[in-house]
Formats: sequence, C-alpha cells, structure tokens
Amino acid sequence: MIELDGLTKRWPGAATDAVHDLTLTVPEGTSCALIGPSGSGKTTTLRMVNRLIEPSGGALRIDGQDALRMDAVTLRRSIGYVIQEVGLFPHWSIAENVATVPRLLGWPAARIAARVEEVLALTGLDPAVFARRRPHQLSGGERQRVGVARALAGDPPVLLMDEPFGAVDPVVRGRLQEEVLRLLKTLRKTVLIVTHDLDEAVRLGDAVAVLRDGRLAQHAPAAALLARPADGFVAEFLGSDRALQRLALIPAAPVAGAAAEGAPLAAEASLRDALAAMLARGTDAVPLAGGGAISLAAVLEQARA
Ligand SMILES: Nc1ncnc2c1ncn2[C@@H]1O[C@H](COP(=O)(O)OP(=O)(O)OP(=O)(O)O)[C@@H](O)[C@H]1O
Repeated sequence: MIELDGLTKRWPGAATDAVHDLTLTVPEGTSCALIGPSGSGKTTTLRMVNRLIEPSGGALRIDGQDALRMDAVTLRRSIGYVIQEVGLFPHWSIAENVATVPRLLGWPAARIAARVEEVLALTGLDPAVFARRRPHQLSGGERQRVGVARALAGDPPVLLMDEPFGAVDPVVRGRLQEEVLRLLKTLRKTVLIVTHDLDEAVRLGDAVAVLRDGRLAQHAPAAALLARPADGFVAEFLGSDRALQRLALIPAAPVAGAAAEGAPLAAEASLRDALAAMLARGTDAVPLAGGGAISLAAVLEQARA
C-alpha cells in the first residue's frame, strides 16, 4: 500500500508549491494512474514516493512504514521504477541490466540467474534469445519490456511507472499495456503510474487521480471518473470522448430479442467493442461469445445504467 498524506513539494525559489497537501492512498494490489495537464505535478509526486525528490512536507508510508525515515537508497531498492527512456546501461547485456537490483541486494549468483530468466520470460522476452544481447540490439518495445523486467527483478511490492510505454508506437503500446496489466494483476503489485494518455490511465488504473496545479482535483475509480467528473476542469480535461472511453469499461451483456449473424465477439467484449463491431459490420446488433446478442439500443441502455 502507498499512502501519501499531505505530501508537499516547494522547489527552492518557487512562489507556489509544485505539489500541495496531496493525500492519496493506493491500496495493496491495486493501481492508480496520475493524470493532469503538463506541469501539474505528476512526475514530482511519483518521484517523491521513491525519494528521488525529497518532499518539503507531509508524510509518506509504504506498506505501513514511514518511508521518509527510511534510508533513501534502501527504500529505492524496494520499489520498482519504470521510466519512458528505460535507462539501460548500454555496455551491459540485458541479463546484467535486469540483474541490477538483485545484485545490489546481495542475492547469490544462482538465485539472480534464475530470477533474471524468470522475469524476462514473464515480460515476454525469451531468455535464450535476449539475455546476452545489448540494449541497442533490441527494438523500442523490447527495451521497454526489459525496463519492466528490471523493475520486477527484486520482486518489489510497489511499482512506480512514469510514462512507461511513451516511446513506442500505438500498436505495440496497446499490446504492452494489456500484457503488463495482466502481469501486475497476477503478481498483485501496488502500482502508481504517471501518464498523459487518458486511454492508458483508464486501462491501467483501477483508480485515476487527476492533478491540477499540484492539487488533487479528483480521485475515483476510472468508470466513476468518466461518468461523473467532479467539476468543469476535470470534465474539460477528460474531453468529449470520455463517454466512449467509459463504454470500454462496461462489459457487453446479451439482451432478449436481439438476433445477429456473424462471428461472435470475444468473451470479455465491452460496449465499445460491440459498438465498433456494429459500425464495422454495418449492422445494428452483434452476437456475443456466451450466446445471445446485443443491439444498438441495448448498448445505449447499458451505457446509461
Ligand atoms: N528540478 C526542478 N526544479 C525546479 N522546479 C521543478 C523541477 N522539476 C519540476 N519542477 C516544476 O514543478 C512543477 C511540476 O512539474 P512536474 O514535472 O511534476 O509536472 P508533470 O505534471 O509531471 O508535467 P509533464 O506532464 O509536463 O511531465 C512544474 O512547474 C515544474 O516546472
């Protein structure tokens, strides 16, 4: 669990706080996405959690422990950190890069080697292919997988991610998001993610926290945020396609009386998937995986519920 309690950062010489009196809890095994306009304090907040930035005030607890009283280096080794540029050491092999934290933690060599293989495989990188390569011999998407593998290597309960998939094209990005989401859920990590991409925030965050000028404008489960923005600022920030984003979070349910031809949608299809399929097929109903079908009227009905 990550608990920010009145956390504040005032940069030297600044007239106002970059982050002001921020109180936010990320319960164990859940994820929270931090979003907000440029300069609203997202990265400052994230980096206060692993104390790459020292807070000016407030309290910070990680799994119940006062993180501001811990040795900062020890704290950092217990928190996974994934950044957009990945920051791999260019002259080290992928295996050596992934082994960074376990080595610093003083694990025996055999345990490190086994763990490196394990996390590479977990993140979709075949150790036989990738372990001995250097970072420049990987694609951007593969490098970002290595970034995730490295963050997981020491098996930290808490993971911080700053624009983790920012540097890859949209297709790779979507696939990485899905995979990492599934992985983090399986591993029950507590995750704080900074992103400027609302779609990514909604996909990856159980909850979403919107920052405005270093203050918390709204903190809510993704579906609630999209359905009920707290004020005009949040509504405007979420933009006009928030209704569509919300459809992606609601599973499509079959309705009586709807009949449709064609291939059924996947089992976990959302209202957005159903709508997209109707548009692509030029029909006003589509079959669902478990039997039955959903109609356009039912999509609108279920979106209102
Ligand atoms: N090292 C620093 N020294 C002084 N001021 C800083 C420093 N780092 C950030 N700031 C200021 O703190 C404020 C918050 O910056 P921060 O990087 O946290 O915003 P952000 O929401 O992550 O923005 P972006 O989306 O553009 O990355 C900004 O006004 C920024 O100029």
